[in-house]
Amino acid sequence: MIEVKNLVKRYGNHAAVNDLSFTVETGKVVGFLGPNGAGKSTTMNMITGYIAPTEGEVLIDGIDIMDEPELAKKNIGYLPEIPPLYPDLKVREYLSFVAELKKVSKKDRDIEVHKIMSKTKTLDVSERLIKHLSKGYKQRVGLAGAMMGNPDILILDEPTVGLDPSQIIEMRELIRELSKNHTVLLSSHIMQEISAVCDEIIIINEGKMITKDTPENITKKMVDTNGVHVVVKGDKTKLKEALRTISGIKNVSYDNDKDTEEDTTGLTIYCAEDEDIRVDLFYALAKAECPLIEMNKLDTSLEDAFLALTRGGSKQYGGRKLKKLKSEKKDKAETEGELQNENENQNSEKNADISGELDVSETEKNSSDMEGGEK
Ligand SMILES: Nc1ncnc2c1ncn2[C@@H]1O[C@H](COP(=O)(O)OP(=O)(O)OP(=O)(O)O)[C@@H](O)[C@H]1O
Repeated sequence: MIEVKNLVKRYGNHAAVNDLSFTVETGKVVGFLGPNGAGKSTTMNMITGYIAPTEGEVLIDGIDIMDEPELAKKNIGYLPEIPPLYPDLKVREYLSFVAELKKVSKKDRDIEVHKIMSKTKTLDVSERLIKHLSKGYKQRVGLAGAMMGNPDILILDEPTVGLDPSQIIEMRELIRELSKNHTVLLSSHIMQEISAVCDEIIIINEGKMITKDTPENITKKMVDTNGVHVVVKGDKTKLKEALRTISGIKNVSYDNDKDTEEDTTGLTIYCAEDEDIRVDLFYALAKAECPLIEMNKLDTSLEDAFLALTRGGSKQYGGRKLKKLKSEKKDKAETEGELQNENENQNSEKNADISGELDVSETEKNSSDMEGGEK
């Protein structure tokens, strides 16, 4: 178990980490998320005893890392953002050297090195010089070094940074495998990675804790996501009458007519939490002779939640700010080649827009009214 208590790290007047407290329970995989400069690496460096905190303490399985560093560090394997590899050593030589540093007995060393190379799938490059390895293999060798000595806790700082998509998948699988018998604290800026492998997520910004929760709860907390976006053909008056027959609807927001085909209406229907109106909606629209052309459940990604939580948005600030952040995010994602499902983003954007701006008591409003303040 890792216990971080009121941790502070100041560089001059700047607090890189500012009164941070959290616990990582034994056996859990916890994601450590934050924008650039949030203080992730600084925190990890303090947890692993690489740098001393200005204030506060870190306990590793109850042992203070500053008071008893050697004992506490025995339980930790650390993969820093740039693994400290020796480029002129062969993989096997390097791992034997790490084993020696970590006091693996001479008689067990070869077996241990072989075991870890097998786990990290580095056996096929064991006789190659580290400097000739691909980035993906270098990360695996770094991870193999962190695993040496069989520590219970693994601290991994951006383990997938710079890897190509197939290497990312392989690294993610490896982390998932390791999570079966290790406590893992993993920093990353890739939302999918965090939600794919972590039990819990800690979000920090400007050195301070923003939240700690499961990926699902973080997403849920942020915006009222429950509802559907539909495109319906036929008479709008009949459509409105049909909607009145369905219980559980909180809000309806109509798309701009110019965005929909002639004779069709696009609308987003927001519902109470845990309410699923899709079946009722289907029958009500059929009865009203308004054929359903499209129906999509609203969704909000963890990435939306992260942006809103760390930089302001969602309910707290209203949708406009989040909308601006989303366009920034889109630019960034395009640059990084990480742009995912555009439809999902559009849906969650509509959802986020509405969550901050609509009066819940209002049952119907044209979307152009909702965004009136922006124009
Ligand atoms: N040795 C140092 N001297 C002065 N400032 C530092 C030092 N190390 C880190 N900082 C500052 O502390 C803040 C937190 O940095 P840190 O590297 O921990 O952030 P991070 O969340 O890991 O960012 P990234 O995702 O970009 O790696 C930044 O403002 C950084 O400039």
